[in-house]
Amino acid sequence: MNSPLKVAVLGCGSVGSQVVRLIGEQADDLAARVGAPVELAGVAVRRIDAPREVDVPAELLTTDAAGLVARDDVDVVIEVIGGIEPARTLILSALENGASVVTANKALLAEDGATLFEAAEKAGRDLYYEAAVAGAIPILRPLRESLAGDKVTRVLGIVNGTTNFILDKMDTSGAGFADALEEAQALGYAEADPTADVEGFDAAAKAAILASLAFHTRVTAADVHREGIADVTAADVRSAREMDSVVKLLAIAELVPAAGEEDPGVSVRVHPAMIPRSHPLASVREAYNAVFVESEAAGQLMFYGPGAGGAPTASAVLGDLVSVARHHRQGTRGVGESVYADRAVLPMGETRTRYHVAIDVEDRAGVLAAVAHAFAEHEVSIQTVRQEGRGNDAQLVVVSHEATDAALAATVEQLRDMEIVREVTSVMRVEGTEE
Ligand SMILES: NC(=O)C1=CN([C@@H]2O[C@H](COP(=O)(O)OP(=O)(O)OC[C@H]3O[C@@H](n4cnc5c(N)ncnc54)[C@H](OP(=O)(O)O)[C@@H]3O)[C@@H](O)[C@H]2O)C=CC1
Ligand SMILES: N[C@@H](CC=O)C(=O)O
Repeated sequence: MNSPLKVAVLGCGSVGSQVVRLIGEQADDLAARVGAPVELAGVAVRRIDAPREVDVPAELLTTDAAGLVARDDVDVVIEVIGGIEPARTLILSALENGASVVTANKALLAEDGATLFEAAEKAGRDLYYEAAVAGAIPILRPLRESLAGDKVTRVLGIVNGTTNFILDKMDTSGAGFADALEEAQALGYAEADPTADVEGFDAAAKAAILASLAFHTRVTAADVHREGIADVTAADVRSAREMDSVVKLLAIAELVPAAGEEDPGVSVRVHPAMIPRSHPLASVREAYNAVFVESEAAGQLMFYGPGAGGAPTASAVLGDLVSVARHHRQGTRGVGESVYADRAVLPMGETRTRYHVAIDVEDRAGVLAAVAHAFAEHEVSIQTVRQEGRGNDAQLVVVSHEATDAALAATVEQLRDMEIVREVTSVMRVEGTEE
């Protein structure tokens, strides 16, 4: 047998503890697959005495992550600390020291992936990160390798388990946002501070990573239009149900024509949207994730599975570990990033979307014509309009055809100022086929 391959694990929380467990439990299989025993060199944490979900031999635990990464005998570094610093410095120093790196850190990759990929290239080492998007679901390798000969035109996904759980609860039990969030926290899906999930930061980071790989360009989290789900009301969810639709937090990345450019640009956005119940993404329940990919030759592909949690995420980390360990042993590198296009990012206002708008109106003659006029003034055409209720309960529900997001938003502003409009009760983008 070849000499052991030494692995340093940085972080031993939800994901790190499961990585350490699997490295121990699957030692024989890992050795057979890699062609050498895979051994822990050390496990870096912040608090040495904190309770752990896994038994780590005391001599392996350290609070000196920088010292562990600098050791000559470390072949692979697994970074599962999260956040920007010290994770970035630790990854850069691991690569400089000749180690290959596996990380699940979407926040760092979406903020400063370019620096990390450059360092990996310069060092001639691997930097793998399958776990950074959609947990256990293999989606980055298919985009980078299996679809490398095709032209991906659109990626549409549910990439945040916590928000999908909350929206699913609101749909199935009629719960309000706050109650559904409390349940997600009680079940351990949402963190004590759920801001990154609920406000869409987590999904935006994943959208940037997906768009970069799918369209061979650099998209950072700052390029992604982001809206979270904190403002989604029980009325929005009810409205969706009445249209035989569901509300989902979607990450959407697509190639779009770029003004004055021959090459297409990209639109990358995260926002809640209504999708028809017949759409494959509508059946993604609880904390599951799914990513729908459209490409020119393959057509439509869907990737589905657990998108969060220690063990599912550790499964993706271990898959990367086996790949980089094999390359490390052979002195080779795997398939790296293929970034050759410099694509313009379309502002959200210029992106073409559709709106569903529910409006409480005065019950009098001419209301429908006045509302239709407001849409027409902004050159937005109406696909369907439905009048419901009478007297004080009179309501119009309008679904638009595609228009720029700026025109749709301006229409809603105008509706809010109209005398005959008592209240705009629900505004939601609509995704899925336009009938
Ligand atoms: N949880 C999930 O479902 C998923 C997580 N990820 C990503 O995986 C990564 C890890 O997430 P998760 O396991 O949930 O995070 P946790 O907060 O559960 O764990 C973080 C770990 O990092 C350690 N740590 C923090 N700061 C330092 C430091 N300066 N030096 C050494 N160790 C440190 C902590 O130590 P201590 O225990 O002593 O406090 C802890 O063990 C993140 O990038 C996250 O985005 C990706 C997909 C899914
Ligand atoms: N908080 C994230 C965890 C995985 O990335 C989620 O809920 O999806």
